[in-house]
Amino acid sequence: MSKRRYYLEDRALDEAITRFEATLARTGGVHLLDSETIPLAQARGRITAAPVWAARSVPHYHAAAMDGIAVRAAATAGATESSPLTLTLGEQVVWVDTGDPMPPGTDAVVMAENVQVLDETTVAINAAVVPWQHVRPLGEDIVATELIVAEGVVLRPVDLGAIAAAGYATVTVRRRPRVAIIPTGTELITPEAAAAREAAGQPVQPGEIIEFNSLILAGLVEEWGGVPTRLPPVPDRQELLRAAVAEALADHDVIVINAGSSAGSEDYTASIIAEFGEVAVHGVAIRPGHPVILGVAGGKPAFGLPGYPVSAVLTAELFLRPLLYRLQGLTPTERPKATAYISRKLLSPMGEDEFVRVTLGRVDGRLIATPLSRGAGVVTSLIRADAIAHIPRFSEGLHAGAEVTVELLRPQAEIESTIVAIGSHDLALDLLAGYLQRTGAGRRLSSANVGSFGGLMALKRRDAHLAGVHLLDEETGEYNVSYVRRYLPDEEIVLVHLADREQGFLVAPGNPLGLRTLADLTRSGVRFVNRQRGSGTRVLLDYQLRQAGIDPSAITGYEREEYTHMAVAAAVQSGAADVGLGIRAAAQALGLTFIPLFSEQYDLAIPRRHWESDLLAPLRQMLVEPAYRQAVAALGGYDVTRMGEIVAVRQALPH
Ligand SMILES: Nc1nc2c(c(=O)[nH]1)N[C@H]1C(S)=C(S)[C@@H](COP(=O)(O)OP(=O)(O)OC[C@H]3O[C@@H](n4cnc5c(N)ncnc54)[C@H](O)[C@@H]3O)O[C@H]1N2
Ligand code: MOO
Repeated sequence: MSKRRYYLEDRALDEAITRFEATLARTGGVHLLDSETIPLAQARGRITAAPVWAARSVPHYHAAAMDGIAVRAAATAGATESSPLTLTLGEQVVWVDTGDPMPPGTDAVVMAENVQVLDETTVAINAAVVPWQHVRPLGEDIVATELIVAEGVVLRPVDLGAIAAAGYATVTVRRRPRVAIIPTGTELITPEAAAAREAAGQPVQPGEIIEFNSLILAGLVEEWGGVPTRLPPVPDRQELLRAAVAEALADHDVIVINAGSSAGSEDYTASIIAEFGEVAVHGVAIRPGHPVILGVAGGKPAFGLPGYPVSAVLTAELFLRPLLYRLQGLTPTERPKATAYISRKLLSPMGEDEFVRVTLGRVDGRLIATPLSRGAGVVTSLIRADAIAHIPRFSEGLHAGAEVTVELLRPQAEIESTIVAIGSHDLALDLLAGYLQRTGAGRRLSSANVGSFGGLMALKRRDAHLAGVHLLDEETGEYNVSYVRRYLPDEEIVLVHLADREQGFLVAPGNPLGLRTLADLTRSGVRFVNRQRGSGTRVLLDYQLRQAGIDPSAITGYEREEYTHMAVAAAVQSGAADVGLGIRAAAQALGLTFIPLFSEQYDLAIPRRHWESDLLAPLRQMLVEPAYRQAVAALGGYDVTRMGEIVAVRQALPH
């Protein structure tokens, strides 16, 4: 057994592809798959392996195209409404129904509407017809020998119908590539095993991971025309991985090993591929997806996709998708592209092609792209993404407002009807998104969480339609109004009240440390977790600390900042901190105890031109709907009695 050790390379994307292709060509790893003949009813979406020539004509006889009487056109000359013509039923004047063969000697049909029955044998017609009028001549649709569909066509429902009409019950299509997906990792447990364990009261332990990448990869393979096989997760043992690959090679066209691609002590993917063939590339200058492996095993294309889900998806799209298309004789279609403006600064490492998930929305005519989490393990960033922004190699990134080309993951129309919320996050906003969907008005709410100040700045840059804000004026005790005046002096802003929310301590269940007041935060041994500067919760905390005469430096953990209520709750739940300030809903979501301390006002700041726009009409409606109001109240910790009230309309200051 070879003990070769592979070190990660850093090949440019295009070079990696060239190298992989050269290896495939040399080892014969890519050839058009063979064909199979299948019933038409099973052939939708399959790809024709040969042209289909019509075996028969359609219609295969001259057919009446209307209900009426078949006639010789010449015999109807002169018939009009004012001077009808009497005809005697016989061999050349015959009643026919739509689709009937035309009787010999007839060449046109007078529609029943223009025929009056006089008696058993005579009719009067009040319209003349010309030859072939209301007749479908033989071969009108299809002439025998004509081409119905070419080779390499993805069969649509209409294609299947036409092929049947042209005389076939089956069609010869390309065999679908069979793709083995082999998840590896001792830590992996199947979703089914995890569910069974949770049900039996044996929860998934730290270090154990629910195996879900294979579900994603299998779905993608299906979308790309392949037939996936999800093998059970293989523990990190070289001989087990070897056995799994050997088994998979027996009846698959492509091998995909997922994880074990990087430099860890138990990363065997590259060495196993090398054992069965060769590794063409191990390490591409892309992010995410850097440790991807491209090679050949048993004469078949073999991939080692990185374990992190986003990396796995991205590398599958970059390398596996084109290969599956080639095996089927297809050219991959490109996703539609658009030009957008990035809403925040985005640093990107020089020397790597980076692919950043973004949300999109059109604000004041400009398409605004807001970057989502860049973590390779954050699979939800792929759920929320509207597009992928490609930051090319040799670029250090983008400054806020820079133009960027994005590849769309959703239809443009959906993006155009997106309401963009940037600001302080609140669960009530997440709920609002769902309620907006339900109206059927086709509005989406995309919300990015950058804190209340960040939201006002986004409005200033015209990057959002609305901002969730809860900023306390420390002098007046009033919420939001003075901040809007100060930070958006040139905008006419409508402040709409969403809810009053309780703010309080999030602590471990039962409040074991007995924390009740802000002063308790300074007790020794109490570890606090803070919110980021610029967040409304932070402003509230600082204000209340000052009121109470408490020095922040006396609080352990004051410098530790999280960006969301849920992140604070998670820090407390995990035991990384004892207490944080946040909303009740976050405590409830993670089963923590909530100690209410303050009430704060959460409003939506909306430039008047957006507030009054068509786009926001369903949102205006929703804020006065009892259903939404009740749903927010049910979250707990919200007072919704003033929901939808206009708190203030800030006029733009005169210039
Ligand atoms: N010293 C280095 N460490 C790492 C490097 C490196 O270059 N040097 N690269 C990092 C990058 S970038 C990536 S991407 C990952 C790729 O690692 P592996 O392909 O070896 O994957 P694992 O470490 O086994 O897993 C990573 C992560 O993903 C989870 N995972 C794996 N498979 C699945 C699955 N089927 N379903 C769900 N989740 C899965 C796994 O549990 C880990 O949490 O390596 C970095 N490290
Ligand atoms: O290259 Mo890795 O895929 O970024 O996390």
